[in-house]
Amino acid sequence: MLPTAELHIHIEGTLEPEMLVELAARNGVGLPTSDLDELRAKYDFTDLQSFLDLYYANLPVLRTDQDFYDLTSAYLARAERAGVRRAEIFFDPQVHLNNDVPLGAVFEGIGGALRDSPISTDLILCFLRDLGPDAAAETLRKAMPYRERFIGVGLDSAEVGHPPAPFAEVYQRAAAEGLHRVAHAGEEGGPDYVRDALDVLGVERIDHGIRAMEDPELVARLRDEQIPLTVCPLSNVALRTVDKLSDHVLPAMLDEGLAVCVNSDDPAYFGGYVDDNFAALRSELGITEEQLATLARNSFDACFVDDERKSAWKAEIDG
Ligand SMILES: Nc1ncnc2[nH]cnc12
Ligand SMILES: [Zn+2]
Repeated sequence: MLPTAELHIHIEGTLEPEMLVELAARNGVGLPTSDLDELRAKYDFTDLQSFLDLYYANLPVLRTDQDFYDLTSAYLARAERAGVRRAEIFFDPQVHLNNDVPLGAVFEGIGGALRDSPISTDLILCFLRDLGPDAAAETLRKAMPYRERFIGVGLDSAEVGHPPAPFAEVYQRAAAEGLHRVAHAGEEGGPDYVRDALDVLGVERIDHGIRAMEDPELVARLRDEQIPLTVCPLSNVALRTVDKLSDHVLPAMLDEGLAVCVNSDDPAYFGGYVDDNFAALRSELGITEEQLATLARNSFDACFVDDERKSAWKAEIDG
């Protein structure tokens, strides 16, 4: 099993239908159906928004520390089997606050599972871009009592129509707090979203970034500056950003010398965890063992950890 870091994983996107039904029953939350086949039949998306509608509709089942603990433990157990050595995990506090779940329950539950796992982990707090910059600033303010529990901020949810620039101030505030900065950009939005995430938000990594490939000047910059891009191949197919995996730009990104790595995004919804993404790249895109090793090395290089730890993980790839 190829060792890797997973740097683009939404913990809420690891909610498998079985756990959805279990948590709904535990908490007395109604679901449209408890039939697993009927639930799975809904996991057929036309675009990012059609996925987000279901993702948000399912999240009211998460209510207590224990729920967040169980969700996170299940992901970490699966990630361990997938060869994940390091996970930098996104979470969406605004969803839970809007569902009347206190932030303390979110941090306690997720944090407890992280402590109990052998995988090296940290948390990245994501702002929902469609709720706007004022709500993001308010969320960061509410999270400050838990400042030691997370290492960075990200930007997710509906991309098109919600560009990065209005979030400049909240990203500046995050930087002043010593937080790392990443953002989803170039998933459905065009190259301008990627450029603004770099120039206006000062992000250190781009989540997705596949549409940057439409702009040769931007590609040259991403290569020259070796900006990490956390690409999620099965997600892009599930959300129809690409028609089929064999059309994916990942091989072209590798050929361009970009710092790409492979991630699962929302594995419960998109048909697989990070090892499933690697397997699909091998079988459907003809990605070679050498390219897979490059992707794994890139994932460790892109981690928010010291060089010594990166080197130790990278040594495992060839060993
Ligand atoms: N792929 C994705 N893009 C944007 N927001 C998300 N939230 C969870 N998954 C996401
Ligand atoms: Zn994502």
